[in-house]
Amino acid sequence: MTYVLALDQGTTSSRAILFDASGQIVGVAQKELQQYFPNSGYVEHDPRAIWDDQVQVSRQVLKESRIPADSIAAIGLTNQRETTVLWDRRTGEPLANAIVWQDRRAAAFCAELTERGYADRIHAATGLLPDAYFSASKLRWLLDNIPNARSRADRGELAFGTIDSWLVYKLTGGAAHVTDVSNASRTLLFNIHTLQWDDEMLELFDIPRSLLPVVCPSSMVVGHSEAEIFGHPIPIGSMVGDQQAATFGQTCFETGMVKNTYGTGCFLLLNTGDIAVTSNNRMLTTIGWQMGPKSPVSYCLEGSIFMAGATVQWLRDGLGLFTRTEDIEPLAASVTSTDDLFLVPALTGLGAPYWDANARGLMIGMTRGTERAHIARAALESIALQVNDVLQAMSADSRQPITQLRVDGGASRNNLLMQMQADFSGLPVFRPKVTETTALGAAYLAGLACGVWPDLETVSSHWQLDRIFEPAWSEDRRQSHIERWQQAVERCQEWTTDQSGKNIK
Ligand SMILES: Nc1ncnc2c1ncn2[C@@H]1O[C@H](COP(=O)(O)OP(=O)(O)O)[C@@H](O)[C@H]1O
Ligand SMILES: O=P(O)(O)OC[C@H](O)CO
Repeated sequence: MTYVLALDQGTTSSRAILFDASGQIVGVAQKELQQYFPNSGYVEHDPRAIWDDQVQVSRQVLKESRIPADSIAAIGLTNQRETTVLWDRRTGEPLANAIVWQDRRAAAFCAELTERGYADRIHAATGLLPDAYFSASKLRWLLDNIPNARSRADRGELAFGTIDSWLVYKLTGGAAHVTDVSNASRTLLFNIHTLQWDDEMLELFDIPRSLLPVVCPSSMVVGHSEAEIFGHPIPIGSMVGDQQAATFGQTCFETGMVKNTYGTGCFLLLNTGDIAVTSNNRMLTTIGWQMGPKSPVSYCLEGSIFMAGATVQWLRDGLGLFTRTEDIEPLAASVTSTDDLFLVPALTGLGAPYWDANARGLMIGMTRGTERAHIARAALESIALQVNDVLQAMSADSRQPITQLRVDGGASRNNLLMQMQADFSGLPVFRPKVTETTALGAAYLAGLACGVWPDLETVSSHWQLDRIFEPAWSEDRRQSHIERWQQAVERCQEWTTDQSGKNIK
């Protein structure tokens, strides 16, 4: 038998998932990742822990599945995107904690770029907006704040990478300093049309070229894991950002197909084929994947929402509203409506389509009758309503109508949330049997590079439906609920005035 080992390094956990040649899961191992919040608006990870955890779970899944490393045809690597690591090329030691995608510390600099009139040029070259979400301003912050980092970078001693680069560097014992087009397209430094690092962007963010990894296709052998890690060298057949991987794992290969992943955040991607569609509605244009050095890239429109499953975690850990994540579903279902209560989870500002770094969380409509259950229900509704905002904006950009939504990610297990999504959007929601589509997409891309699967048709035939959630609300009910939500969203916007995210009170 042939297997593919997917390494899925997410925001909240590191996973290793073993797939067989029919795309079925053979084994899973997972470890929670410690989050660090050293300052208001800061979110950090320890890159050493990311590496150690990823090796540990990979070894564990091989051991528990009793699959020897020489039966693994390929490693497929997928990762939380934008999160920025700076390390010493010689020792392989990081200079600081990784700055996570959710971190807002560079918001002031990004706002300044907008004020100086750079937003259109940035969007034209990179498909992105000048926002602290992306890697460039995080890297600039590291270079400016770690003693001697700039001079060391100028001497070529340092390497920058997103988590894919960092893990491949470690897996190959420092032999490969690479990234793929999908991850590069999230840095704000990569020109998505020429497929090169962009000189103007490097200058704007003051980033020396010597720091940058070599950009590769998403599906290609970029190196082999060192023999001592798994007892046998394994080809690394793919690197791909996790949201693009999920789009691939959902087999959204045709133009016009859409998926939404419900994880820490929500990420809705629409395949636009080989055309980089420019959004008029504040969606991002991003690279989906590239199948090989001679293949064209596939582009996507993306709507990124910062707080989705993280809202549920906040209710659980921050407010202590319930004990286990899955408790939210029965609690929310114990009432039939929120009684006009809305929660806007702008805890780290708002992403698409609002892009307001100064928005902050809001709960409105509380009465003496408001109970825990109403808050839990409003939290689930907030996830589906944010996704609906993105769907509406994306429909306006799309050349063809969006007719269905494929879903995945941890929170897609929540049936109530999926029914809300169908009701609020008026679209049928399709949930596949395998919701680990991020890992599956990375496995497919690696397996396609290493001969496990011959072509996209074979891979497409693996997709199996678990359940369809049909919309049940009338158009009037849907529209008035959305209007009420949008009133709540308006009220939470521009709440802080300090773009850096510091608490000004
Ligand atoms: N039954 C559920 N209902 C609502 N949210 C859930 C449920 N199960 C998991 N989640 C949320 O999904 C997220 C985990 O999903 P996952 O896809 O593993 O995320 P990530 O890849 O971002 O780490 C967490 O934020 C968690 O709160
Ligand atoms: O780790 P996830 O699944 O929440 O995904 C994070 C995204 O890649 C951030 O852009």
